Amino acid sequence: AEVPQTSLSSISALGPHESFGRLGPLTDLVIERLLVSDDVAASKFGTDSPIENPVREQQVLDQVRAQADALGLDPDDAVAFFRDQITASKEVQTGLFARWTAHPDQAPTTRPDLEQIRLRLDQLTTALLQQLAATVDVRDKPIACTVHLALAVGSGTVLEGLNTLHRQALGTAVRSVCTAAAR
Ligand SMILES: C=C(O[C@@H]1C=C(C(=O)O)C=C[C@H]1O)C(=O)O
Repeated sequence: AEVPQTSLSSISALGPHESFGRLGPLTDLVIERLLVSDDVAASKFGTDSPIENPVREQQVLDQVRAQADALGLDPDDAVAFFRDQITASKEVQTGLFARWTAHPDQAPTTRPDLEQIRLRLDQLTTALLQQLAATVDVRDKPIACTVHLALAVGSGTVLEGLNTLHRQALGTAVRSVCTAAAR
């Protein structure tokens, strides 16, 4: 799977995990974005920065809309997919804030720089859009898509060792993968 060097291997010392099937590369990027959300949460926890930042969300969605067209994607479908990515990121952040508040010993001891993290998220935006474009044919076929998505999510969950919080967020993040192309 052609997962950009900057995404998977930079966040995880284990490197790319390569979820199975035609939707494996897309799913790897979705998982990568969820794992970056841990860094986002660590950058905000104990500061005045709220989990939800509507101005930044609009910037992300504007970028998506601008790039989607050039890739031949329906901009509304691409935006819908990224709304799910943002919702999933906030689910992860909310879950981690709750855990760290209840168990301060588990809270991060260093605070990564949010601006740096957002640059990485911007790279993931481009990579995710490229994978959406590369998978239109399979995402257009509901049964094949459902099978490939289950395979990719199942293998990705195991390979990345996702916990309950991240598994639930992954469910949110992929909920429109098989419908976004079918219009
Ligand atoms: C990731 C962040 O947290 C939230 C989630 C966002 C996202 O998933 O892109 C954008 C803005 C915030 O509502 C952030 O603040 O950058």
